[in-house]
Amino acid sequence: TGSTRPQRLLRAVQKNATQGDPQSVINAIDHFCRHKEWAMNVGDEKGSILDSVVSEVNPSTALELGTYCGYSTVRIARLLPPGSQLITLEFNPAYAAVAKQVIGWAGLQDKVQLVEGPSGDLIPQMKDLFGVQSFDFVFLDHWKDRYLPDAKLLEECSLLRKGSVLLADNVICPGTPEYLEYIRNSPRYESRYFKSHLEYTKVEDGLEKSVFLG
Ligand SMILES: Cn1ncc2cc([C@H](O)c3cccc(CNC(=O)c4cc(-c5ccc(F)cc5)cc(O)c4O)c3)ccc21
Ligand SMILES: [Mg+2]
Repeated sequence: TGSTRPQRLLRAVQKNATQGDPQSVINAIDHFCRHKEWAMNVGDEKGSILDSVVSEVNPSTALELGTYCGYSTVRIARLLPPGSQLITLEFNPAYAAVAKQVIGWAGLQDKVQLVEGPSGDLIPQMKDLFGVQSFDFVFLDHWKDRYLPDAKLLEECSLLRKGSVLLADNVICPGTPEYLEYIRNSPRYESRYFKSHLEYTKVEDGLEKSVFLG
């Protein structure tokens, strides 16, 4: 009964990052994934694009679908203004356990609500559970076949407002064809593709940024 990759990633954070220093946590994970074991974090190259979109939106309320080990959670939360909140949904308890500790090591636990469960069940409960009116920013990085149904669910639950920004990871690799087809052809969104590479590789991938027009 050896350790899992997320557990080894957490150990690398605890060994190489400084508590309360989010950038050192980000650097420790990127170093681990580049030199020790690849893992499906958004990574440094796409992460810089994520940073620029989060900084531009400057969200009061943000949602992340797919926490995994908390790498993008830390990237987003470290940029949030005081008093703002990031809600991140993770259905896998083992991933959630690691993510909680990574987020804690970065000292960002007060800005983050990590909720365990599947997005399809939790999104309709966001208003009741957290008093959320709408999300200013949504980062999609969970199962690629859930991007489209969950985007529609956010619309149906009135959790998007005029100007809400959806940012989707992996629209090329592994790919999210149905989501791209919908969001690029919907009159209710203005979309733009940010060409990049699959984390820690030379394979093409990218992020799709879509502004909800109301
Ligand atoms: C419903 N619901 N609600 C919450 C929630 C949370 C989860 C988990 O966080 C989870 C578990 C497993 C897989 C994912 C999706 N991520 C990926 O599959 C991915 C793959 C690759 C890649 C690329 C090339 C390869 F060769 C192999 C993997 C690169 C990437 O950046 C990825 O994000 C997410 C799942 C469903 C959930
Ligand atoms: Mg991803």
